Amino acid sequence: MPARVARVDRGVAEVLAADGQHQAKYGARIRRASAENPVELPCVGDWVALRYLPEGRYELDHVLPRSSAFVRGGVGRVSRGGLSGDGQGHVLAANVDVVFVTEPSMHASDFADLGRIERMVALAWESGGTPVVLITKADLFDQGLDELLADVAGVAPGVDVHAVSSLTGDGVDVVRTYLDGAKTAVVLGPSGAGKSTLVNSLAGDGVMETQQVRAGDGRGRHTTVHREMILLPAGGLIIDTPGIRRVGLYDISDGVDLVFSDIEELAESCRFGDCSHTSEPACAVLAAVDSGDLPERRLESWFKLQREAAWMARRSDARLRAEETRKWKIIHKSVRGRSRP
Ligand SMILES: Nc1nc2c(ncn2[C@@H]2O[C@H](COP(=O)(O)OP(=O)(O)OP(=O)(O)O)[C@@H](O)[C@H]2O)c(=O)[nH]1
Ligand SMILES: [Zn+2]
Repeated sequence: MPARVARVDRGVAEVLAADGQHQAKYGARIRRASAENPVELPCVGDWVALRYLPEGRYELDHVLPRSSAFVRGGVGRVSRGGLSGDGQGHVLAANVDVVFVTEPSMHASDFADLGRIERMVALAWESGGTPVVLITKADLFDQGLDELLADVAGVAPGVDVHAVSSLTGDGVDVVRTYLDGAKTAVVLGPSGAGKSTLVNSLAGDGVMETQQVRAGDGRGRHTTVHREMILLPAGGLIIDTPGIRRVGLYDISDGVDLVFSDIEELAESCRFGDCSHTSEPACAVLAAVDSGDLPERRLESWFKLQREAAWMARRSDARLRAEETRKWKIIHKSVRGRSRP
């Protein structure tokens, strides 16, 4: 029976299936695979095959292939459309179609906040989902909102940008259309951006939470769990986990290239193929900064996120090497053990 993972907690998953919610333990196949690579552990948003055991319990037989994944700190790179299984990353959420990147309107013109939007959009692309930028609390910003949206659009080429107010309801319907066709979304954004308020207004009165899960002890007791997966009455689903909300320590190198596609394009016209865009002659990127076509802030932001992506990649490589060394040690040991009489 197919089911969707709503929450995981040390070897037990809460799943939503056609016939309701169940708790399920990990089967042997998942335990074996995940011991070798934590990426194989079930996570929120996973589609799984659920097996009913004769004694009245459920077991997760296997995890179905993921269409996208938020992976923290791993080398298992997600390329749009799939997850390579060679990494040691930790998957925070899977099969997310839409990534709402939120930033409150009264901050969104701030340099630091534009930088955060760039980072969140990079992370969204890296996960394999589609970013949509939402400028929240639009009711607090009536003068020049269009200019503000244009500025934000400038830091997220190819990404839809909308203003929304959960207070007045303006823009909420537009946001809801991104979930048409029972899509799955996550909401990223700084604390106080209005994420919870937005999710509540998307859900309307009919919010269905995984708050109340019938415990597997048969006594009908309800356990309270964190609200991590919200089913919207009109279809569509929002994953909301603390781990996803905190944006940091992700490998975002592919995502960074996409967010700064405008600069990458300029760079193709630099005289030198390996131009660092810092002091070289005939640098098209610096020329664009001089002419005002490219905000200097954006170039600095690009350098910063590139450094960060490079640091993450080095860190991942080091971890991969350590893992390889460990594997070889085990192999050597077992070989030596076997050759002994
Ligand atoms: N004026 C206005 N205030 C809003 C709007 N949306 C949310 N707020 C207020 O902003 C504050 C923070 O909203 P939350 O929804 O809790 O923010 P959050 O992003 O979930 O915050 P964390 O849970 O800390 O990550 C609350 O006091 C809300 O009432 C809005 O559209 N307009
Ligand atoms: Zn250059």
